[in-house]
Amino acid sequence: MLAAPSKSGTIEIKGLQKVYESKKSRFEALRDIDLTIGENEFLTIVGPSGCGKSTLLRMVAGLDEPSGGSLQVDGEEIIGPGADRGMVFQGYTLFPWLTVRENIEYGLKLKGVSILERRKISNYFLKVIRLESFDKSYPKQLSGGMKQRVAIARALANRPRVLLMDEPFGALDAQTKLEMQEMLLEVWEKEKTTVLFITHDIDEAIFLSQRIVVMGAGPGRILKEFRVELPEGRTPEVREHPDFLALKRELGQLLKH
Ligand SMILES: Nc1ncnc2c1ncn2[C@@H]1O[C@H](COP(=O)(O)OP(=O)(O)OP(=O)(O)O)[C@@H](O)[C@H]1O
Repeated sequence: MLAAPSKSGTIEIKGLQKVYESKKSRFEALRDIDLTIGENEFLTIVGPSGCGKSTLLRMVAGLDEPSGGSLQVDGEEIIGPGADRGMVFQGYTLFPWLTVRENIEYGLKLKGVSILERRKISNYFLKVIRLESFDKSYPKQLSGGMKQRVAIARALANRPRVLLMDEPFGALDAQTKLEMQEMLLEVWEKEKTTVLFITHDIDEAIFLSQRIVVMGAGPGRILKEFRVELPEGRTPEVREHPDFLALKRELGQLLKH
């Protein structure tokens, strides 16, 4: 198997600024963002539409450049996309001309991993996402939830130090979404990669995370953060836990204002 990453996945964001400028306009999307996401931590960002969540994630992914401040993974400045950071976004970004297995193995093939090794890794992840019998299927033959499971497996197969997820379950129906959340927690507990997750869904944020950061708009900034003290190995019943409900109320109030 491809070894687990040797370095931890610590993300350090310091004094981050983002200004979108054109000849006619100037828009300050993010101001003074300071945030450290620890090794193996599951951190979720919530906040109103337009507060800069995706902008922040895109910069960590190396898809967009900051206007100021610094962004590092394990002490190395982010200067572009890299195999150390896996990404799963809302739109299904699978390659339609590749089978499920080929999608999962795509990054490994690029890295020159042998076919034998690739098979071992894709077998493992097909099992993790419970799609063993769909290995030869094409994306168009899969449901939305199945596609997102493949996208997660494809990102994890490269053994990234960090997994970046921007509303990965936003387009799914309520039941599938719950199943996906449980699967993601299971995978995260097994793989122990650092996860930076974005959602609009407060329930989802509390169920999944160890820490939740609330952002506000105008300009995008961090308002408050919460540690989620619920035990690990969470099951759906945790949603009835008094601490879950109390945090849900508090976050709901904060986001309303
Ligand atoms: N390329 C761009 N040029 C100019 N403005 C942009 C650009 N990309 C984003 N913005 C603006 O920056 C702000 C933050 O956008 P962003 O997509 O990061 O917000 P968000 O919090 O992820 O929103 P949502 O929850 O709706 O996805 C928005 O006001 C948006 O209009």
